[in-house]
Amino acid sequence: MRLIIQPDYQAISKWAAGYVAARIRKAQPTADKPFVLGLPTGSSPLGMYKELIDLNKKGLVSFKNVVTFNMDEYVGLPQEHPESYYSFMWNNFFSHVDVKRENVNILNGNANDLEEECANYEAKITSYGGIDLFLGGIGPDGHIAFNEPGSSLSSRTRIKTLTTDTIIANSRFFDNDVNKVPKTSLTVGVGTVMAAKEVLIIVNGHNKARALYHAVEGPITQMWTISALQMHEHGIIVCDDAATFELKVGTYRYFKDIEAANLDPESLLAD
Ligand SMILES: N[C@@H]1[C@@H](O)[C@H](O)[C@@H](COP(=O)(O)O)O[C@@H]1O
Repeated sequence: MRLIIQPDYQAISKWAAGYVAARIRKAQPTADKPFVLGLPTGSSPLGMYKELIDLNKKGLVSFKNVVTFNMDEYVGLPQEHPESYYSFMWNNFFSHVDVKRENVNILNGNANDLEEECANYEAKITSYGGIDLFLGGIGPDGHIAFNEPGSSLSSRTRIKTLTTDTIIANSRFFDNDVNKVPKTSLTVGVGTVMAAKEVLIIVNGHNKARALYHAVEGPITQMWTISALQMHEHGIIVCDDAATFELKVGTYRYFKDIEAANLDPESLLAD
């Protein structure tokens, strides 16, 4: 695993956006051989989306031949609801870049047959030869997508019940009313994310420090589903200083040292 430690949120957003843009550029995607990108919602990736929009407007990256698969969606929330992940993605990213509508894939939490919806989603990912780069954030309890503690580390796209902790955390988007937060979701599995060729996770803020500790220094366990990243061949976490507070000083210094030459986002787009 690589751990890229940046001073603050703006720096991690720039670094993550630079990494994504560099990956897409290097792949030289075409309509027949698109780049396949897995995408998250949440506040963690918001800054990166802003930076990617900026890079797109400057002509430094194009999403014309990029196919996207979102991680998760609430069950039963109308698509047009401002807090649906569908709305989040169109409002914060897709509407501002040159992605093609038909290349955007988001789980439909209002499908008649939710199990079939999940199976079709996995099949569609497979039909593209898998995900090239899966981006993600994590919850304070270390969950990835909606894979709450106890989720199988080889799980695939399915229906998941949200924990009370996550419902409380997400109630900030629903007038601070836990009763308005959907209780179930559709989510890609930990196994779906880990099957991607590369995984890049954004972690920021003090409230994620415990989760980052479990991701980097803890054992691999279903109780901190992000810890599965330790088994990935190409897993990267980009975090800010605030999120490192539970890491050992030695761990912090080690990653600062070995990544010293790779911290500048400008250099990612140099070629
Ligand atoms: N399903 C999402 C996750 O994909 C996200 O990583 C997490 C953290 O969100 P935030 O980035 O807002 O802290 O929230 C939700 O539970």
